Amino acid sequence: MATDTANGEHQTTTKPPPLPSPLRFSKFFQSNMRILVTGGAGFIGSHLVDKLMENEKNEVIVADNYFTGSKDNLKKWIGHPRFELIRHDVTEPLLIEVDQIYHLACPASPIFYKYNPVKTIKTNVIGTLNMLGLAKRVGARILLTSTSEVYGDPLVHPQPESYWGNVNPIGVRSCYDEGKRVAETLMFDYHRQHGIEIRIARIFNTYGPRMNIDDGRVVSNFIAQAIRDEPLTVQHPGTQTRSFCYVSDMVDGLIRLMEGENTGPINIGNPGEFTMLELAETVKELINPEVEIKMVDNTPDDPRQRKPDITKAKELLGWEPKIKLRDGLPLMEDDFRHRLGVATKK
Ligand SMILES: NC(=O)c1ccc[n+]([C@@H]2O[C@H](COP(=O)([O-])OP(=O)(O)OC[C@H]3O[C@@H](n4cnc5c(N)ncnc54)[C@H](O)[C@@H]3O)[C@@H](O)[C@H]2O)c1
Ligand SMILES: O=C(O)[C@H]1O[C@H](OP(=O)(O)OP(=O)(O)OC[C@H]2O[C@@H](n3ccc(=O)[nH]c3=O)[C@H](O)[C@@H]2O)[C@H](O)[C@@H](O)[C@@H]1O
Repeated sequence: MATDTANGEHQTTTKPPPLPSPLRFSKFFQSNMRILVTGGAGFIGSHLVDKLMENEKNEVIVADNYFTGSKDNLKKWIGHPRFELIRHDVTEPLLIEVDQIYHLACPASPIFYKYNPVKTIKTNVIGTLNMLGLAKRVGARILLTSTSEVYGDPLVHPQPESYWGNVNPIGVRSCYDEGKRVAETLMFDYHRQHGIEIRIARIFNTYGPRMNIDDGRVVSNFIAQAIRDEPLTVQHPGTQTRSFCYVSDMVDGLIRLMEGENTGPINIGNPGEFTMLELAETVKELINPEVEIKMVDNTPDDPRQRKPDITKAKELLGWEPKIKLRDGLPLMEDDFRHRLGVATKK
């Protein structure tokens, strides 16, 4: 079996993947594709569930501990015959029968992943081990949502998958950055050693409806602040950059990666790059031209620049983002206004 590596080399695994469930080959068994989404009650996970549920051949099981996610994000599916929701922490083993695993479970916002860093590491390492063990037992294909944070404070710009990164191993962000790096290592070790079918997405900053209002990430902060007439808090120096991907584009990329033939890692993100001051100015212009922009202290190890090189995603998945920041922000504003109960100013 030929596979891609981050360096574009091809490696050959000696082991064939474990066989899928015999039910897959049963003539009389009208089986649906059983898909587990860990972290499916969260922001990206719940949008992924919506998309997967559109296909009547899919049966979706969500496992989530509700640390940052909520049942509310899945309320339209609760009680649906093809949907099941399990309160489960991925640091504990999970014994179920599935054909595909989208493994998203992990707090993603810096304020949440730094809140209990030991738990964040456990979620990334033990959680990923448990999901790989499940994939091995039932012969399922598994996709990990890794992150652009594996590139740390990158010295190469934009970041291609072949870049190994510049990560502080002992900093306050390391529980997440290094946790995801170990998770990627585990994925490749299970692939080489046990023939597991793996997919790794390196996700770059994603935004959209259903982000927690007090999530602490920059787009949700600025939108909530603009709606509440509070100053937009730009963290020093304000020249640091990010590239923002709308959530429907992200979900499309993740499903293409799962369904395609490439292990990855593959960057999935929008290459449109903005400084945080530019983002604040854009939110101000689109949502509340009266609002003040205020400079505040930054947190340690904040990456100074970030922009995905998406050549691989274009070539291997036929994927590129469609929604520009200026079109995505108003969609998120509508959702935030609805949840905050604040109507648009006339
Ligand atoms: N949103 C982004 O910009 C971004 C960027 C890069 C990578 N990612 C990755 O995508 C995934 C989803 O991110 P998101 O933005 O939707 O975050 P989110 O916080 O909204 O969702 C994470 C979900 O995982 C659940 N969870 C956390 N720890 C768990 C555990 N131990 N057991 C079971 N469930 C657990 C949470 O309750 C939540 O529902 C994460 O793996 C994250 O690292 C997101
Ligand atoms: O895309 C990724 O790979 C990672 O990106 C984010 O991490 P980060 O980029 O630090 O996200 P934010 O907390 O939204 O910060 C982005 C930038 O905005 C700045 N910021 C944040 C919040 C704020 O109120 N003001 C502000 O200027 C921060 O200093 C930082 O430079 C996510 O939180 C991670 O889940 C994800 O894995």
